[in-house]
Amino acid sequence: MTIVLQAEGLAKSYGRIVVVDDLSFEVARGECLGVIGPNGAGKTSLFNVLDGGVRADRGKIILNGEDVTHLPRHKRSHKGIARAYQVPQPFPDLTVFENVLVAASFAGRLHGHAAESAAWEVIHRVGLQERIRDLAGGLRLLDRKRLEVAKALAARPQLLLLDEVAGGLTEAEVNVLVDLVKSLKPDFGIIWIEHVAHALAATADRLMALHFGRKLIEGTPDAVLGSREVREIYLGIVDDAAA
Ligand SMILES: Nc1ncnc2c1ncn2[C@@H]1O[C@H](COP(=O)(O)OP(=O)(O)OP(=O)(O)O)[C@@H](O)[C@H]1O
Repeated sequence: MTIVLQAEGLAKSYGRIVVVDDLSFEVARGECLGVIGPNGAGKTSLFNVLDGGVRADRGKIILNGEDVTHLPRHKRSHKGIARAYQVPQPFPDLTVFENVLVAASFAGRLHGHAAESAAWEVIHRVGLQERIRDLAGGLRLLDRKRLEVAKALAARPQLLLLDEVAGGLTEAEVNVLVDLVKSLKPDFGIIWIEHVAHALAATADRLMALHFGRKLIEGTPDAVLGSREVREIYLGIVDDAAA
């Protein structure tokens, strides 16, 4: 098992608000770690710290054995961290192909024919081949989510950060996305933040539940989703002082 990411004691605060609190975890290639937690638990902040959008106050981020903690976001991208954002923001007046080509050229640092064939390959991989000449601005939500994943893949990552890519989709569409993420698993380490718990249960090898930036519990999806702490927090009846 190749460890892609090791996070050790990560912490981030804004003034007195602790948003990431002493988080340690690992992700291996071929593995999907699901991250759950109520609104404001620090999930997006964790991704910001991992991808370099925000500097951690403390802790280490080791990518493929290399310490990337002090690298800026674009260098972490070149080292292999890519993120699919919660709200896809493609260039609406460019086609699907052109959008992915931009990602392959800039984030993936490919040129000419290599960039074009990489774009073509990831567009097929996410199932967008029939939309390849369509303008991104006219895509339905599922296809915008697929495009967001394709852009992340075009960066040629080792670690794929998926931020609520199932949000807003119908059940049938969520299933399409679950199949897509499962098909990607063998080639990457994946961290998937998601509120759609059954999508994670179907896909993730482990879940990590966050609460006030802290790791509440980590384990198999069944163990985490069935745990008293997680059910209490999702039902909103937890005593904050005890959490
Ligand atoms: N730049 C910032 N300055 C101050 N506080 C911030 C900043 N960014 C995030 N926060 C605070 O950090 C906490 C965690 O927010 P974050 O967006 O990481 O949570 P989340 O788990 O992703 O929530 P959601 O599920 O709603 O997306 C919140 O209390 C938020 O208000």
